[in-house]
Amino acid sequence: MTLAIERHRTPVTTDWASARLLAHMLPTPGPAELVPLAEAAGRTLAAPLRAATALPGFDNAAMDGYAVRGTGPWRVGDRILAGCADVPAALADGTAAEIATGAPVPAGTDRVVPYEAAERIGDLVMAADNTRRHIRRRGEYVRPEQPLLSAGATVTVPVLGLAAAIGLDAVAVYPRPRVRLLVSGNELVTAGPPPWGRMRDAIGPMLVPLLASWGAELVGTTMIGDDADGFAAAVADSAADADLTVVCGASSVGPADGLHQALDRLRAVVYVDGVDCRPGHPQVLARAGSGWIAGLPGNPYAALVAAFTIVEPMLAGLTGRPLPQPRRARLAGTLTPDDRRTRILPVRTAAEGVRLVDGGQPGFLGGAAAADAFAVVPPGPLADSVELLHLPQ
Ligand SMILES: Nc1nc2c(c(=O)[nH]1)N[C@H]1C(S)=C(S)[C@@H](COP(=O)(O)OP(=O)(O)OC[C@H]3O[C@@H](n4cnc5c(N)ncnc54)[C@H](O)[C@@H]3O)O[C@H]1N2
Ligand code: MOO
Repeated sequence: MTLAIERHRTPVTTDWASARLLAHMLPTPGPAELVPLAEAAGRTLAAPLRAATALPGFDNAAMDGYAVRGTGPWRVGDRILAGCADVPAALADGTAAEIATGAPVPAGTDRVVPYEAAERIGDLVMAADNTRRHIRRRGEYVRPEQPLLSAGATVTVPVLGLAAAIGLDAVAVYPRPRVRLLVSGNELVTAGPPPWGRMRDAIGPMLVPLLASWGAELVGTTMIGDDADGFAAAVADSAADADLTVVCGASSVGPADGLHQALDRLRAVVYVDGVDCRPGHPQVLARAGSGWIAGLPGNPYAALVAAFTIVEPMLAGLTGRPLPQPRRARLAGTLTPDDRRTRILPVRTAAEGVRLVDGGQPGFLGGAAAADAFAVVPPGPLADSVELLHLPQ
């Protein structure tokens, strides 16, 4: 595979799957940093999550009831509550202690009899024979120093709780890549119904939450015009500052499509110049200095497809995550594959499989808005099942 394409050569387009692979493997994450749990949600682990303590940290009751030793009836002595400061006295044969869930069981405890299974008369307690112990042993879930998750795992909501439970205050994660969005086009307006000849920006509102959901820190969205100097300066300034600059529009070959010219001026190395997919063909992946540049087409549905093709994998690479693997689903109904390009089509999931949704023209988002996934249909004969790209809510 040729990695860098010199701009004066005829562009070599990349197939859809290779574009995603390339976009994932080229970037590397920034240096790991230790961040408090409260700031770690959504970040990627840069080192395995390792337990600072055993879990449970001590033998404790799994039910409210009586810790007992030997065969009943038992004479009830102490009452032990969760959080008690002292180690409870050991149980002698034939004795019991009233105990709360989570409280440390006294040494010698055979089992905990839940209140519901116990009958108490005065200071004696009896129970039908019960084989369940209802004791959570020290280290039963996790041993001290045990690695629980590998580097590359996302810090999800349960991971935050698990990290706290194993005694961690902070986790080693990769930094969020700093991303700037440049939305280009003299015709664009950002509020209200557009006047004649103008177009409402439909890409900025989609990409802002999408980039955040893929782990980016969005440092700004800038609307830029089509004037070549201003366009090139905006791309250069952003590439010098942000880890990734996402440029929407101006990626094609028209008179006002300044992305390629700007990349020439920047002496950028172009890795992808056109992807064999429909829509979303005019995509660019380049690097200028230390900044990555992703160029997306101006047609809004094409831009969304292109974002899934190169931006999602790039952000996975920049955050140290694996390449997201599309799941597969049965295809209900029929559709026509392209003989040369991968089609990316809006679909909805039904009991019998995924079904095509109308309204997937490159310049229209009606199909995507009614869809719950995008189906990836490679060129050539149609298979029974298709890969699905997951749409974040
Ligand atoms: N001679 C050729 N013309 C075109 C080709 C081609 O291969 N040869 N490709 C077509 C395809 S496919 C696409 S997609 C577009 C991509 O064009 P650009 O990336 O250069 O985008 P623009 O020309 O700036 O805009 C295209 C279209 O989209 C509208 N637009 C732009 N930005 C936004 C936005 N933020 N929100 C909503 N709509 C937007 C713009 O007004 C145009 O209508 O090129 C084809 N042409
Ligand atoms: O590929 Mo364009 O990306 O068809 O709209």
